[in-house]
Amino acid sequence: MVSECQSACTFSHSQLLHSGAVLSALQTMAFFTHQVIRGLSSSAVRNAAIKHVTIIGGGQMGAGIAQVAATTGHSVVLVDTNEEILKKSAKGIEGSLKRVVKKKFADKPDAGAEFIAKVMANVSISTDAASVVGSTDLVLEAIVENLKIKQGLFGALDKVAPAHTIFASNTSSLPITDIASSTSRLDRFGGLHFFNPVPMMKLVEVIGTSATSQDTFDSLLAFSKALGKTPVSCKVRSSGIPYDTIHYVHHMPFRSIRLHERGHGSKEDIDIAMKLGAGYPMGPFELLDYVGLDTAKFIMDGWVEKDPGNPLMQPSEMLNKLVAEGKFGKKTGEGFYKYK
Ligand SMILES: CCCCCCCCCCCCC[C@H](O)CC(=O)SCCNC(=O)CCNC(=O)[C@H](O)C(C)(C)COP(=O)(O)OP(=O)(O)OC[C@H]1O[C@@H](n2cnc3c(N)ncnc32)[C@H](O)[C@@H]1OP(=O)(O)O
Ligand SMILES: NC(=O)c1ccc[n+]([C@@H]2O[C@H](COP(=O)([O-])OP(=O)(O)OC[C@H]3O[C@@H](n4cnc5c(N)ncnc54)[C@H](O)[C@@H]3O)[C@@H](O)[C@H]2O)c1
Repeated sequence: MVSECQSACTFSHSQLLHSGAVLSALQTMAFFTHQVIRGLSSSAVRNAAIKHVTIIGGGQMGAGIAQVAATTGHSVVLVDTNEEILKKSAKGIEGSLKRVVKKKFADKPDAGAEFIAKVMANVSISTDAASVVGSTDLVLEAIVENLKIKQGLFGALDKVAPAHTIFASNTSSLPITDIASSTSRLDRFGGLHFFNPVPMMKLVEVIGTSATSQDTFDSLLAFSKALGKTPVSCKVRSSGIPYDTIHYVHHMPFRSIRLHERGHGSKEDIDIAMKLGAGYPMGPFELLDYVGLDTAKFIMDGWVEKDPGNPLMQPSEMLNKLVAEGKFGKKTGEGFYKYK
């Protein structure tokens, strides 16, 4: 296991060429050595730039984030529950890189192949998160949208990750404060909300809770920029859900399912109306299939659990039936539409 000092004190050759950087490097080394000797008073540790990232969950989002992080020169460990899933994630990343290469290296196939090999060399895989977080700067979680499972994961990793490691969740709908409550690093916990498909979508919502330190928030903003994304800052609202886009992104499919269930319009017509009338790239049912109906159900179930008496927040029979039949949308070949 790489110790915190080893990981935090790695400097590139070019950085060391500048005497100012040498001084700053030595000061930083001295600072971290001091912290290690003191037994690491965690909240006093300043965050270094995020270079080494552990991404938990190798599904659509985790694989997409891993691709972008590896492309921008970060060292990435992608974690999932079994080797089969991770092989599929790696294949997905390569497939997506091929689409990028087709445009970027249209007339240079060798350079394209070299680019893919270089990016893939930045990604390693693991089925054991606890054993790989020892030298990581950021643990970014993109597993199922379920509060207890996310809390269990972070609670366990909090005991083994170094003090300087920032934890972040890519949750679509769960309050970061609730997820963070399973750890003792509330000051080093935030949200990084990416959009699907990650390689194409420029936005990242950086979410800070009332306990997130400014240093952590700044590191998450800087990391998002280093990925080539455009971050926006989101503050946790007292009502619970912290995101800016969520109110729009969630309500459109939510209302569309309700309209369709009440017989007010076919899914095809609602999709056409939103694309041609409102300029959306995908209609709400296409979007739900793209996001994953299993994830949409997790979101809905979370809402129902939080606010069971709210007549608006009632389960959707249509969504539940599709999920029960294993029709999760594009990823399984069928959802509201068929993709085979
Ligand atoms: C009552 C119960 C209700 C339940 C309610 C629950 C509601 C919950 C639902 C919301 C969930 C929130 C999820 C999350 O938190 C937030 C989100 O992420 S929301 C999703 C946001 N994303 C979008 O809105 C995507 C919109 N779509 C698009 O932008 C485009 O359609 C597309 C995906 C970019 C694809 O473009 P198309 O033109 O359609 O198709 P192409 O295949 O031709 O692609 C165009 C272009 O893009 C390149 N490309 C596409 N994907 C990738 C990839 N993965 N990797 C690399 N490149 C990619 C492709 O190669 C094309 O390039 P070109 O050839 O044009 O140069
Ligand atoms: N799908 C989207 O459009 C979208 C967009 C933004 C955010 N999100 C959020 O990102 C997260 C992941 O969504 P997704 O669409 O990538 O889901 P997904 O189902 O494609 O992938 C989730 C992955 O997590 C793995 N996993 C589950 N529990 C795990 C654990 N304990 N340890 C390690 N791996 C585990 C699963 O095996 C799976 O491969 C969710 O919180 C979701 O709300 C999704």
